[in-house]
Amino acid sequence: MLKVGFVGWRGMVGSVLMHRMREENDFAGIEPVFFTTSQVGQPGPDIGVDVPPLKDAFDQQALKALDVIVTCQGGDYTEEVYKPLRESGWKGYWLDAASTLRMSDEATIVLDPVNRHVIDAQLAKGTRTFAGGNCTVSLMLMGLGGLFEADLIEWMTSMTYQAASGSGAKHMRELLSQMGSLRDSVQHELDDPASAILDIDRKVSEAMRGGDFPIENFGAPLAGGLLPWIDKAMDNGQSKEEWKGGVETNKILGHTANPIPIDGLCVRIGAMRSHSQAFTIKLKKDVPIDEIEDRLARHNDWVKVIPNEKEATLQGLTPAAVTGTMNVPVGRLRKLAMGGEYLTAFSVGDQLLWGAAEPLKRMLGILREQ
Ligand SMILES: NC(=O)C1=CN([C@@H]2O[C@H](COP(=O)(O)OP(=O)(O)OC[C@H]3O[C@@H](n4cnc5c(N)ncnc54)[C@H](OP(=O)(O)O)[C@@H]3O)[C@@H](O)[C@H]2O)C=CC1
Ligand SMILES: N[C@@H](CC(=O)OP(=O)(O)O)C(=O)O
Repeated sequence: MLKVGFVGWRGMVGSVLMHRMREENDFAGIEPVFFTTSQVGQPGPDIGVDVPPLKDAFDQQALKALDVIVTCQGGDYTEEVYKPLRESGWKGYWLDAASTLRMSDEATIVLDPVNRHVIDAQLAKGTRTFAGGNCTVSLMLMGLGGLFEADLIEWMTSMTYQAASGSGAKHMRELLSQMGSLRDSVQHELDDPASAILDIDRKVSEAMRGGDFPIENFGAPLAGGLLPWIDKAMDNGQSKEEWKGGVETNKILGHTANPIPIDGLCVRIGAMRSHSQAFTIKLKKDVPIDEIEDRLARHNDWVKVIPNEKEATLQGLTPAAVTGTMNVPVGRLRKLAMGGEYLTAFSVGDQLLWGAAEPLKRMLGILREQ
């Protein structure tokens, strides 16, 4: 029975992972051990069976006793613990939600509905380090997998509409505080149907720009607006989130020799935990829309093709419809005015499920089957 250590299980991504594992009875058949960086000795999570008290996540001896380590603790933890553990001779499997190791040669990025062949080949070669992909990238590939599988994409742009959760729990709270603060600033006027909308708008703008507006985490107002920059700056003008779109996608697909050009702009919007993306896709040939829809729909069990109609789009292709579900709807599918090889599409997905926890959960399942 695999002895599996969980680090970061009580964080946002880790909690979603725990929930999904309980839901699908994934703790059966493994011996789980729970770790912490701050609560050593306290009780572990409720997984339906007794678990020993929490162990120290920095205790190399305790970590070395494990067959698998699953960490959702974040990049700083990986930086501190992974290298010394490997250098000590530990040969277990390391599964990581953080981006730290993704692009290193020793790591494979996991998204098995899309790259099971890559995962299997790497396992056969003895790879023991696996990382979940960037949420935007994983959700894009779950939505458009059928086009990549058929090698139909010459190049692509992704313009994103990313939820607050991608920045972490404090940011989700701050988004709601900002929303509440805006509403409070015009409560009196909203209660009066005769009040002038331009007065309401002026007061809202004043509140957003005021010194009391809660922007400690985002650094700028998000509620009622958007933030067109996510993560650090790269040297070439891309944000790091935009850079990941190209490099991670090609690594996941195993396209090292002839990478598909993928680039775009990443934008934070006031959604809670579902990321949306609008794509412009240059196809290698003029493929009819019904064939495209068919390929997309057949690629995996979670992608849902939404007809390019207003009612269906508003019902099925929004963060409100998708959050908390495993579905990755893709819609607004049509050819652009530039010609038959130019396709547009829009997708939405829960960034804590397929975007973070689910690929790791499934990779643990693959290891359990070995
Ligand atoms: N957020 C996202 O969308 C994504 C995140 N990731 C990766 O996952 C990592 C973890 O992200 P995320 O889950 O958002 O991080 P969190 O901040 O929610 O959790 C990280 C750790 O903080 C500690 N912690 C301190 N106080 C609390 C508290 N009140 N409640 C829960 N945990 C607390 C816990 O460690 P301890 O028990 O040791 O104290 C926990 O494991 C990220 O750094 C990133 O690398 C990957 C994909 C998407
Ligand atoms: N950067 C993503 C979330 C995330 O954690 O990404 P990564 O796992 O690549 O660091 C976002 O802000 O929406």
